[in-house]
Amino acid sequence: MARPVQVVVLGAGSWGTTVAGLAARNTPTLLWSRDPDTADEINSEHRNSRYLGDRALPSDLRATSDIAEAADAADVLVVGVPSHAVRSTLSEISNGVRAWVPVLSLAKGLEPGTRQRPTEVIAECLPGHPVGLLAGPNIAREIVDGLAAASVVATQDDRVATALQPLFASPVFRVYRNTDVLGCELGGILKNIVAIAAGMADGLGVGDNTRAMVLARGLAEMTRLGEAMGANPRTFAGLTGVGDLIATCISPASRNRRVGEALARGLTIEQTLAELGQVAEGVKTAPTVMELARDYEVEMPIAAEVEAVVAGRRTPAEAYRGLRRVTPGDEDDMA
Ligand SMILES: NC(=O)C1=CN([C@@H]2O[C@H](COP(=O)(O)OP(=O)(O)OC[C@H]3O[C@@H](n4cnc5c(N)ncnc54)[C@H](O)[C@@H]3O)[C@@H](O)[C@H]2O)C=CC1
Ligand SMILES: O=C(CO)COP(=O)(O)O
Repeated sequence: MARPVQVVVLGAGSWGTTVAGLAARNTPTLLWSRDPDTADEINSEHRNSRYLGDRALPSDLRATSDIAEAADAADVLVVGVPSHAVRSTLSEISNGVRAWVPVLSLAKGLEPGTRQRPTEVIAECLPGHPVGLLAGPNIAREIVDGLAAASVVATQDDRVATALQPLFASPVFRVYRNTDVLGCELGGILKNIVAIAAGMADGLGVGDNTRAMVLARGLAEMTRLGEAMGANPRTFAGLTGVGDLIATCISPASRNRRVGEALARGLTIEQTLAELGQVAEGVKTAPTVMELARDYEVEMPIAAEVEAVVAGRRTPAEAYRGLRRVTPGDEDDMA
C-alpha cells in the first residue's frame, strides 16, 4: 500500500498553524516553528497560545523546531512565513528538499527590495519544483474554530492543484483551483493595502457609503494593476480578489484593518506594529506596490494615500481629504 503524503508547513504563526491543522485532518503533517517552545506546546498541549489562544489543534499534528528534519520529510512543502522571511527561511533548506516536491506559498506580501511575489522567490530558491499558492478569504481564527470557508489552490499546471486540493479540503473548507497564479497571488497581496484604508475609515468614523466606496474603488485599483502586470482581470472577481478583500476589510480580526484603525486613533506606525505583535503585510507592501504602479503607469489613489500615511507623510484624516481631491473619471475605466 502507498504511504500517505507527508505535508510539511514552514512557519507556526496564526496561518501556518491553521493550514497545518487543516492538512493534519487528511494526512500526516509536520509543522516547523523557529521557536522551540511553540513546537513543544503544539506537541504536548495541541495548541499555539501565542497566535491562536486556547483553540484546540488536531492531536496528531506534529511540530518541530529542526528545519532540516522538516525539509527532509516533505512530500508537499507549504511556506507559511511572512513574505520578508521566505528567502532566508528557504536558504536554510535549499539542498534538503527532494526533487519535484510541490511548494505552496501562503504569504500575501511582496519581498522588499526585489519586489518579487512569494512564488517568484520560492522558484528562485527551489528551482525545478512546481510552485503555487493557497489563498482566499481565510481569517485564521475562524477556520480553526471550524467556521465554513473557501480557498483557492493556484498552480500553473492544473494537475498539480488537483493533486493538492484534497490535502487541505474538508466539509467546511472548500478548496477551488485556478491556473492564474499571478492574479490569485496579487489579489491577496493588494487587498491588504485596501484593508488598511478600510481600517482608517472605520477609525475616523466614516459612514457605510464611504466604506463601500473604498472597497469598490480599491478593487478597481487591484484589478487595474493586476491586468497591467499580466493577470486575468476576472480573477479579481473571485475568492482571492473581491472575496479576500471583503473578509480583510470587514473582519475585526484582520491585522491590516487593525493597523488602519490604530493609525486613525493617532498612533505612529511603530506604536501600531508594537501593539499588534503580528505581521501586517500591507505596511511593507504599500511602498513596493506604489513603485509597481509607477512602473506600469497605473493610477492607484487609495494605495498612494495608504503609503503616505504608513510612511508618516500624512495623517489618516489628511489621506481621506486627499482622496476627495481625486477627480472621478469613467467608473468602468479598469484598464
Ligand atoms: N493570519 C491569517 O489569517 C492569514 C495570513 N496569511 C498570510 O500568511 C503569512 C503568515 O502570516 P501569519 O501566520 O498570520 O503571521 P504571524 O505573524 O501570525 O506569524 C508569522 C510566523 O512567521 C515566523 N517568522 C517571522 N519572521 C520570521 C523569519 N525571519 N524567519 C522565520 N520565521 C519567521 C514567526 O515566528 C511566526 O511563526 C502572511 O503573509 C499573511 O499575510 C494569509 C491568509 C490568512
Ligand atoms: O489574509 C487574510 C485573510 O484572508 C488575513 O488578513 P490579515 O493579515 O489582515 O489578518
